[in-house]
Amino acid sequence: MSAPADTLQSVLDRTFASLRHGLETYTAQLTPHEVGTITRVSTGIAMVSGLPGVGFEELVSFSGNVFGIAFNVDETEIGVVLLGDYGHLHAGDQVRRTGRVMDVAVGEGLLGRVIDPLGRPLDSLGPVVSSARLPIERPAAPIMDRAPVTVPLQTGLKVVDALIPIGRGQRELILGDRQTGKTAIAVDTILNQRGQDVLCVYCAIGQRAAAVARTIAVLREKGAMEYTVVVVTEGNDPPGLAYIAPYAATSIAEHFMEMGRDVLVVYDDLTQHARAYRELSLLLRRPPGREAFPGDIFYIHSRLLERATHLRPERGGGSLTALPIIETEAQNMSAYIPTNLISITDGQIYLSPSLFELGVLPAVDVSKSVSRVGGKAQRAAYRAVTGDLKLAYAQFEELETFARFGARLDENTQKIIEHGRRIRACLQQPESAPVSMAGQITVLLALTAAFFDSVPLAQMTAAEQAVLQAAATLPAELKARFDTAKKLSEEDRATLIQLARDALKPFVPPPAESRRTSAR
Ligand SMILES: Nc1ncnc2c1ncn2[C@@H]1O[C@H](COP(=O)(O)OP(=O)(O)OP(=O)(O)O)[C@@H](O)[C@H]1O
Repeated sequence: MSAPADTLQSVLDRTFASLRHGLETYTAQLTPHEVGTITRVSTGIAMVSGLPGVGFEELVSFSGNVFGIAFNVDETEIGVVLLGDYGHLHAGDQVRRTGRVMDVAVGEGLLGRVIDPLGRPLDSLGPVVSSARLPIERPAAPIMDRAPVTVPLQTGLKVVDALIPIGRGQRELILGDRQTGKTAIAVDTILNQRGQDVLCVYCAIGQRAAAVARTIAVLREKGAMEYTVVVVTEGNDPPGLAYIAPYAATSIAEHFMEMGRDVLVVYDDLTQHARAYRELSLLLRRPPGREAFPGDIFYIHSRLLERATHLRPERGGGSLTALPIIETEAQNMSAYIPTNLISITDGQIYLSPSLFELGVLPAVDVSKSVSRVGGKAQRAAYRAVTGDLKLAYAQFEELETFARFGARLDENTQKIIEHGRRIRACLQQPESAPVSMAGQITVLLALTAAFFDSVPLAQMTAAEQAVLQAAATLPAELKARFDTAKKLSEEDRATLIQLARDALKPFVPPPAESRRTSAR
């Protein structure tokens, strides 16, 4: 009968002993959480007190899984930029420090996805699979890790590749008034990266949802989403999201670059980014400067675009090419933000509204566009065939104005104008129709050799198409030589000339003499 009592006693003893041991060995481990309080919430920002240890740009968390970045760090109060839907936040709510800075998911899993700057999916493809996270703000590669720009980034647009070439690792600004085809140039460049081993990041900042949806649809339809990540903030998102978007996009691109890949980032557009930053700065009561932009507006764009580079082979040899877009007002290139960006970048592609109205598309104003480093990366074959194309085009543009007044022109001037009209016709290109390098070189050679000059203007599109179709039949080894050879050989030039002549034969009217003979 005593056996069960013994057992019960021994169980109790063992339990007490273990509890006693637990109490004796327990050391309290406190994890301090710094908790502050919201004092005020306004459009896109919150003022917070009671977080004395918070660091600059530290991420703080609010209720409802909303995060913010500590922007103004004063002794008594901090100004926080809100990064989500903040409608439920009120004065008196709690705020916690996170001890980390804003970061974003990066990796191959992002390719083909549409995300917001926080890495949340905006498509219906489920959660984003990421291999790592990187801070959105990172120091740019040091000078010693950088290599010169030597490889071209083909845009597939004849006017750009021939006259304003872009190199991998370059920063080329696209600027122009609204609705002049800025996005079209950037999107066409992305489309042309198919099969070129270049990954792309398209960052839409503060744009209309319909415009972004249209761009994504084009990328999908043309199969470009396979190698593209789309980072989106829409016009009605909090300004904080628009502010961090280009930095997040750059970190996503940098991850690929550090893996040795070539990456292209499009920022569409930085005018909206500057406006979002101005809005935040004014709300945070920072002193306004020119055009009410804060004093550090130049710095926010230069530290973003400094991250574009071509790394040395020892650093993986990857590159990050940046195509920032800026909207001008009434063609004013010398406004504050456009001049800032022009001075930060390595050149600009200027789109003219008057050319757009004339139907010259893409509406690139060659005389106001420049590429400061791309020329060194341009393939030798281009240089061999473009010759004085830019000069001839500039001369034509000048003379064309006189021709409009009905002035009587001498034969030579007329010749320059007729040649110029054909240059303009050849440099035109519809949207989403990139032209291969072989096609471009053949057309440009025919153009500079004046083969098109005898083609009637009305037939230029058809004639150019005929040359492009003929160029598509060129042997693969010859096409490969355009990419690798140090110079266009005489034989290759002769092959191209023959090809262009044959293709243009049906479009060239017979000489007057033979016309008379056949009439008789
Ligand atoms: N090469 C082209 N051929 C035909 N149409 C074009 C071409 N480039 C642009 N467009 C058309 O011009 C219009 C404006 O183009 P786009 O949206 O690219 O301009 P944007 O300057 O980026 O506009 P926004 O100022 O609204 O950002 C669009 O309807 C587009 O389809």
